[in-house]
Amino acid sequence: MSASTLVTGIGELVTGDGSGEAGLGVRHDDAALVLEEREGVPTVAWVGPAAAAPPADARVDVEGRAVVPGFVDSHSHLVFDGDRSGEFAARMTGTPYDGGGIATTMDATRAASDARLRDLVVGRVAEMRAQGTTTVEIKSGYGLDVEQEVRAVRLAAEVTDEVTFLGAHVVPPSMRDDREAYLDLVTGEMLTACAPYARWVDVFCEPHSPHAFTEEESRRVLLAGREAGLELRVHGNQLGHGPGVQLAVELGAASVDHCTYLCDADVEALAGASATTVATLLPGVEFSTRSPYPDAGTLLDAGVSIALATDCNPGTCATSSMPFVIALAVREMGLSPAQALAAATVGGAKALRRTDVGTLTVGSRADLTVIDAPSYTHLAYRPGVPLARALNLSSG
Ligand SMILES: N=CN[C@@H](CCC(=O)O)C(=O)O
Ligand SMILES: [Zn+2]
Repeated sequence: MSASTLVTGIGELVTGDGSGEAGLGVRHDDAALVLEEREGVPTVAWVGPAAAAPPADARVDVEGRAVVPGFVDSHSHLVFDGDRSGEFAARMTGTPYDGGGIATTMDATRAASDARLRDLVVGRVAEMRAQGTTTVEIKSGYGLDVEQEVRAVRLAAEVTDEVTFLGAHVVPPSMRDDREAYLDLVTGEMLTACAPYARWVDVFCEPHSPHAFTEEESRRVLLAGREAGLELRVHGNQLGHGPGVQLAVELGAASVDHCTYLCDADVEALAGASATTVATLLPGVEFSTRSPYPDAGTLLDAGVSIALATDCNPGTCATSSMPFVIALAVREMGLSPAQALAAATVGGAKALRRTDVGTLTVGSRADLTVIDAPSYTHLAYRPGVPLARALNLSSG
């Protein structure tokens, strides 16, 4: 990036400054941005009408397109090899999802060389960026032994700062007769080996899957992770009503993800914890598993903090597309286009406890996503059309 870059020709600028509908801070005043490198980080240095812009070393003209904060995809499982499209096809004709297919991906992932797995992860991050995602959280969870889980968090750490240790994804088949021994490993040797590469610990808390973890087991995993210096995230309430949401709130997790099945007490708990715990909704999963969509509009009305993410993984949702997720949230979950975009940007940032991404205000990272349309509304209005891309500042 040049020392400073002026971005002009913005038909609609979404700053996420907290004003207006859903706090999106939308500007239609021929707004411009000046971006500059601060301590090695491309940063928004100025926002205002183009006519008042300070001089800059370079200029990028986006020719009337909309510019929004880069999408923050706060939930993904990108470190995997293998294909489970057959499982998807079976689901479409009635076979329910129960987490059992995770072992299939574990086998394929363990068999992949480091070089192949790295190529797959790098390729998936590039695929996301090409669709407007500029921050991505990546979980382990398809290694399920010490060596393989360390490899997963190490490869994830090569491409993102938001790495999550998910050794407690499921109990691997070889240890199903001794869950206790697997829990000892996940909360002991595996955690110690993975923690240096990770910021977060996560657990698949799901009494409706025989492969996942109970409330008590999940609490143990999360508390051990916290003890090792990690912050908490939870997979909860995906396959039916359960304890995941309440556990996440009790322990002050940054996010509880899925929230497909919520009772009134869950909504109340999430609303009371809205400053701490985000409900991260993953509508691509409901799409790919034929599950009911949660009512995100009701959550917002109750005062719950929400985020939208892809959950990109080979089992329950193989899309890497935040625009697709936004379109689903608008069509199926009761969000307005503005609410959905806010959940995919500043909501995702909150779920990752980040204040430097998800907005385009002075001091934010210069993560710009350009929409090849006059307004962000086109993300939902023209689903499936490749309109969004992260702006590459080196080439404009
Ligand atoms: N539910 C747990 N984990 C993933 C699915 C993993 C898989 O089926 O491969 C999820 O978030 O949906
Ligand atoms: Zn997940």
